[in-house]
Amino acid sequence: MLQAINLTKEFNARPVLNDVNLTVDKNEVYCLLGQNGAGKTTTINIFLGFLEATSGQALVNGKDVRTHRVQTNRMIAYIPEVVQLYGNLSGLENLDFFSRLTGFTYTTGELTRFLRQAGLQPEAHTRRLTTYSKGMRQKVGIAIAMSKKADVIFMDEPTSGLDPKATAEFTALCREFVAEGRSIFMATHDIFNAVHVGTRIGIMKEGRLVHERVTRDIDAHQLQQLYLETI
Ligand SMILES: Nc1ncnc2c1ncn2[C@@H]1O[C@H](COP(=O)(O)OP(=O)(O)OP(=O)(O)O)[C@@H](O)[C@H]1O
Repeated sequence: MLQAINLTKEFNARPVLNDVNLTVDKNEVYCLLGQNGAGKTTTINIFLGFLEATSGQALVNGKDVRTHRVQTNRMIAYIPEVVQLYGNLSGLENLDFFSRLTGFTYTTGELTRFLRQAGLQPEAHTRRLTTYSKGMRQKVGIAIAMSKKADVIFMDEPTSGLDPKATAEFTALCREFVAEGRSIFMATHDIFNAVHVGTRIGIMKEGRLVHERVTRDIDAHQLQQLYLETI
């Protein structure tokens, strides 16, 4: 579903991504770990089309994001660390607005179903976003991704600032999302949640992907050891 082939990015001749190769298949949650500045967000930004690679390719369903931007943007959704929505609108109104923006028009019943699937309690659907927690905003973000029929969701630091209950709900939701044949690609510092929610983990250091592990082959303690030895 996603492929990075020799992905390289330089800023002012300084390499920040160096020959990154990775693949994310259907039904996978790929978690990218690494210290601040390792290159995680840059990788995501290239897939999203916010940045152009200096060389190499980023492919979504086999299509190069550089040459097929419109098509690849239709297949992906992005949930930033702080989900930016309209504070004066309700969850339902935000979902309606953003789904229309991506070319979909749904009935209120259909919009409500997306919000329910994303785990947002019905009593919150018509409340203003200003009253929502970070976890609730993320659920609206996931509902928007579902309404857009995205194959892949990119996430940056999705569990930072979430309490344990919200993290557990988020993890369950990610699993449901990929169980339907989709994928998630996330940058995170949360080693324990990465092992829990991820199917595969990549560790980046100074712009290089230095380790990759399938989570069924590693527990949180082993991953933490590997991470600490790496950075
Ligand atoms: N627009 C830019 N111009 C110049 N340098 C940049 C730009 N964006 C990112 N960088 C640099 O690229 C490197 C990688 O940054 P990136 O944000 O991808 O790291 P990260 O792994 O996501 O870190 P964090 O965990 O802090 O989010 C950093 O050294 C950063 O300063």
